[in-house]
Amino acid sequence: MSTVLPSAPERADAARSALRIAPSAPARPAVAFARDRDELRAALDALDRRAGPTGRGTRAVVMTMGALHEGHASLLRAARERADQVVATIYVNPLQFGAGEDLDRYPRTLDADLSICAREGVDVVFAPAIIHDPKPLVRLSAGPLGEVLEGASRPGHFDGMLTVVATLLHLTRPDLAFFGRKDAQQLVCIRRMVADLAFGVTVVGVETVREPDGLALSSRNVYLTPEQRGQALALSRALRAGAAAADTAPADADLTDADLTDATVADPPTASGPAAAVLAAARTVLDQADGVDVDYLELVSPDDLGPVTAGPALLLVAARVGSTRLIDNISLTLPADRQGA
Ligand SMILES: Nc1ncnc2c1ncn2[C@@H]1O[C@H](COP(=O)(O)OP(=O)(O)OP(=O)(O)O)[C@@H](O)[C@H]1O
Ligand SMILES: CC(C)(CO)[C@@H](O)C(=O)[O-]
Ligand code: BAL
Repeated sequence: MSTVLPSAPERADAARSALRIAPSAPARPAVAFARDRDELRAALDALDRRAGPTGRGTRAVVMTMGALHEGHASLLRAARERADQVVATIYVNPLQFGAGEDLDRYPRTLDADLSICAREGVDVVFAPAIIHDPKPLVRLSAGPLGEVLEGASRPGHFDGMLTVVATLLHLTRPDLAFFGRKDAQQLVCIRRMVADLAFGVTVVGVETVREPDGLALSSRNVYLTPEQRGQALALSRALRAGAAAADTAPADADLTDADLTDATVADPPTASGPAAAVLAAARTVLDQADGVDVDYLELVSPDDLGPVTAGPALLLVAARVGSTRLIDNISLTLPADRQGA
């Protein structure tokens, strides 16, 4: 992506309008809008000054790529409930997009985003044109967590994501950071980065917000035609079928990969017992769906994305519907198997 750096006069202009005001609900202080690091620092300092001698209390950050929807709004509300200061970031991070992905056509709706931030009581919106310029030489690595599932299909995605999340944590200096469970692997990577590298911030996961018919809200849903939107429902249907199978599978279910036909398991996981029953139930729904090209359907441990046979598990799916790549997941509990694993 080519970026034109603002000239000195443009920078001065930007500094003068550092705290441009976006519309806000009456009795609430206006949202401060920061377009670069200097403006952000000024806005955060102003926020701290407003808090007075008692100190700023807790600060929360909600990071987004914009095109805000009710999923983002629920993150903002969760942050507003838990923190005295709420900072939202809006940035379509080029580092996490691979060649041929949708960086250029990613939806950008800044005015509407600002209205949602104002409605949800956000204090500061940080929406820079570019964060790393030039591109950073040093990047974070998600390690093995970044090589499976989404990472296998989007090489480098989680390294680019962590690099910008780390940068935004440093720039916004929050006590709490809120992320959606819809991006489950992202949440696992961020939790591990924060723990492994001692970031000193509390990461909070927020439940996936869905349309009444089950479709997980996603900025990329706008790419779907009405027909594709209907087809996309197969993802959440498959996850629900998998979760139902977990609830009903006996702990000693003896269904193994051998019971699943080649047609139903293209890339068989080494699952057996309840795990295989869950995968088979979800896969059956996907196999019957029109227009859904499955990338992966996997059942993993929510802690490290490794294999799981009993206890808490994440069932994740990624699929292409038309040219749109969608992801979704559901948490479930596998009954303990005969060995009590
Ligand atoms: N339906 C949802 N429910 C709860 N949180 C969500 C939902 N969709 C996105 N989020 C969260 O909002 C934050 C910002 O996500 P992002 O801006 O990428 O939106 P998105 O809808 O996931 O976009 P995309 O379609 O690009 O995946 C992330 O923490 C993400 O997990
Ligand atoms: C966390 C994030 C804002 C980093 O760019 C992005 O991956 C997203 O919106 O989920
Ligand atoms: N919410 C995920 C961001 C991405 O797909 O790049």
